Parts: sequence; C-alpha cells; structure tokens
Amino acid sequence: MLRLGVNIDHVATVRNARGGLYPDPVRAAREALAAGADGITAHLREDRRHISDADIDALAVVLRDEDRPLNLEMAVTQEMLDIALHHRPHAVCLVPEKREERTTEGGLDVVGGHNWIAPFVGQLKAAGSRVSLFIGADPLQIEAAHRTGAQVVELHTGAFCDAARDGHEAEAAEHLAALTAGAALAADLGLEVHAGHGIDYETVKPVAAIPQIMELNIGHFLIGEAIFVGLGPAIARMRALMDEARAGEAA
Ligand SMILES: CC(=O)[C@@H](O)[C@H](O)COP(=O)(O)O
Ligand SMILES: NCC(=O)COP(=O)(O)O
Repeated sequence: MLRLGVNIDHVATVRNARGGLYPDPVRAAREALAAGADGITAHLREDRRHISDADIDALAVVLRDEDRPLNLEMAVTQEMLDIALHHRPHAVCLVPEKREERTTEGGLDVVGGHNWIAPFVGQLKAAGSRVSLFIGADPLQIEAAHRTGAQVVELHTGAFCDAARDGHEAEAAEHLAALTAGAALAADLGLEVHAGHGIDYETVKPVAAIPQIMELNIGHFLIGEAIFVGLGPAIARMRALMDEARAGEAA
C-alpha cells in the first residue's frame, strides 16, 4: 500500500499573506485526512515563512487525538530538535534549509554531515519518532543515511518533476532512473523509502510506480489545485492516480 502524506505548508503561506487566522492549516489537515490522506506533513521552517510554532502545537494535539501520523519536516538545528523532542511526532524528516531559497533545492549532505546528523537521528529515535532523511537519489548519500541509523529516506523528486514539466524528456528519464535505482538500493539496505517534492498529476504516476516507495509527500500542487476543485477532490484524484500506477505495476 502506497501511503499519501499531504503537506499543508502552503495553506499557511496563504494565511500569512494577510495575517490572521484563515485559511487554517489544521482545518486543511482534517479535510485532507477525511479525503483519503494517510498522514499530514508540515515543514516548520527556521524563518517561519509558512507553518508556525502554534500550527505545530495544534497539529500535534489534533493528530494525536485522531491517531493519525504527523510528519514534521525540520532543519538539523538544536532549536528544531528541542521542538521535535517536545512534541514527539510520529515521524521527523530532516531536511536542508537555506534562507534565500524559495523551496527546498536539494537533499541533505549526509556524506559530509554524518557526524553532525547522526546524533540528531539518535535523539529523535530515542524519543519515539521515526526518522527520515530528505536526500537526493545518490548511492553515497543513501549509504550514509543508512549509517546514521535513520529508518527512512525520502528521495527528492524535484529535479525529475521540473524536467518532466519542462518537456526535457531525456533529463527526466535520467532523474527517474536515478530515483528507481536509489529506491532499490535503499530498500536493500533495509530503509523504508519515501519520495516527494514538486509532484503533480502528471508526474505522480512514474514515481508511484517505483515498487519500493512506501509513501509520497505532496503539498504545493494539491493546495494550488484546491483553489479550483476543492482540497478533497484534489486529494482524491491524486490518490486515484497513485493507485492506478501501483495497479499497473502489479499487472
Ligand atoms: C522538504 C520538502 O521538499 C518540502 O516538503 C518542503 O516543505 C519544501 O519547503 P516549502 O514547503 O517551504 O517549499
Ligand atoms: N517532502 C515533500 C513534501 O512534503 C511536499 O513537497 P511539495 O509537494 O510541496 O513540493
């Protein structure tokens, strides 16, 4: 079963454009779960450009009460570690952050940062969270992620999605081949494999067809699509495309 995590960051982006209380990311989380999401992902950025501390406080309570998983995305900093250890979410995904980036541009450098990242992984695991590292589909990064003790890797699909959307077929095929090989390697090492970033209706099927992938995290496109069709129908269509891709893979 391929799970769908819905990332609600950009509900908060719209709210923050005016300040105030709406649209409410917690309401979006409830609607996403009702529409077929298996869990909720939220990225508490260090600059708080979208999701706020109060959003995480509220999401942690609501999702715990409803027994649904929260996947907290965060930078590898002491401030974020303290927040995660306070909430002990179901899952924590460690991601790279740059102040000037518009969105997450690449994966964590686990090869170069192993000695810094591994203690974070250990503390989060000891607190009961499943720990995921957001990385590119590079064999060296996957092997290094395994050495940190993380249980999960989330493979960055952004380069594949950008190339596919721009009609650069050969480049998209190369990125997809790397994702396919990376997922197989990670699974062979015993890691659970997730994928996400930049996925839309056009790009979801090739990614969902990679058999080792257990979870997709999708946000920006779904929140944008919700403007036109509503959040529930947008999620239902994404879910159906994921299921079609998996059925095609099994056939
Ligand atoms: C880590 C990742 O790929 C996204 O989940 C992340 O949330 C992107 O950051 P923004 O939501 O700020 O674009
Ligand atoms: N980790 C990826 C994620 O949560 C969603 O990314 P996007 O769909 O908002 O690009």
